[in-house]
Amino acid sequence: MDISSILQGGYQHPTSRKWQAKRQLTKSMFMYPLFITDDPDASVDIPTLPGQRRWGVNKLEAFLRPLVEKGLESVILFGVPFKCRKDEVGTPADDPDGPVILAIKLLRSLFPNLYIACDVCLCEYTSHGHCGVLHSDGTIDTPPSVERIASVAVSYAKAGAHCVAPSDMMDGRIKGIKQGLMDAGLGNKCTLMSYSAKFASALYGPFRDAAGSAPSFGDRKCYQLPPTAKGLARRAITRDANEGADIIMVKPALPYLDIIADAAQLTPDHPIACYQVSGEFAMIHAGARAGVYDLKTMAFESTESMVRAGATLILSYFTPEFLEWLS
Ligand SMILES: NCc1[nH]cc(CCC(=O)O)c1CC(=O)O
Ligand SMILES: [Zn+2]
Ligand SMILES: [Zn+2]
Repeated sequence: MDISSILQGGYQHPTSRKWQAKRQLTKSMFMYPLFITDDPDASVDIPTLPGQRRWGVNKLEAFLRPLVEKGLESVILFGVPFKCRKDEVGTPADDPDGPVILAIKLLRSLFPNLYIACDVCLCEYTSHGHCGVLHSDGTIDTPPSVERIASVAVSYAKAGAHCVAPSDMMDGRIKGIKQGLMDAGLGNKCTLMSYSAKFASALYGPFRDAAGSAPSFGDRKCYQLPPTAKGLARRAITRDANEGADIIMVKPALPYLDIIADAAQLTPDHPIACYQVSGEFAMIHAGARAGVYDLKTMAFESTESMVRAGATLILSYFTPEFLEWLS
């Protein structure tokens, strides 16, 4: 055989196989999504998300302490209100006694080194379940949406969030939030992570169950990106970087590896995050249960692929497992 045909000499040993990676998975790459509900003593199983629960603030310390000891460095909080009165503009989103703001304050005091991000959106708090404020005909009204989302983000930052992460996909919200943070004197104290390329995906189903955030009519196709829209995704990434995003996110992750690679190329000087969403996690579990593959092997293959595509940060429900697996 010709010398130029031989590749296998380079990866015969587990150690030389590792050297084939440009970058390896590390514990600090994982950000753990947490659902915080408004019953302070809740610990409620979420049937479509294996192993995940809705937590009341009183349960957070016992759940998180062992994870922090294993190396958990960051979490992202999602509010799951049941008791509040939802309205047209999502008033409960920044209720000072609401679960997100209480959890931010509590986690800041319990775990001084834990990085606390907050998802910012209105859909969990609006009566119609959409991510913005609507015109009377049910279409998105962009200026008041941006204004409301920016004020929610500023409330979370004031409560002590290290990072605010708007997932609403309203045009101009990155600029609006950055300006709001600057006006509040927090512009250089709080990271702005943009869900820049968020696609209208079938993979959010378990999340919408968990968070009670399914729209009451219509869908999100006028503000989340069409799955085919590589060009729009690239434009959104560039726009959000120009508007002041500190981190660019792609969501979902595995079906959109090309967009992660595009983000890494378009904004090479920003951290690139990707969200292995609820449906991806549920799908990996379902496949393992069906005997298609081994769960751990597939969890590694999926997230290593994200890193290979260019991700520096992965939001994943597998975070607790990876803290074990990477120990
Ligand atoms: N704006 C809400 C939001 N923030 C994060 C997710 C999805 C996360 C997941 O599926 O794990 C969603 C769902 C949606 O847009 O319907
Ligand atoms: Zn939303
Ligand atoms: Zn209008």
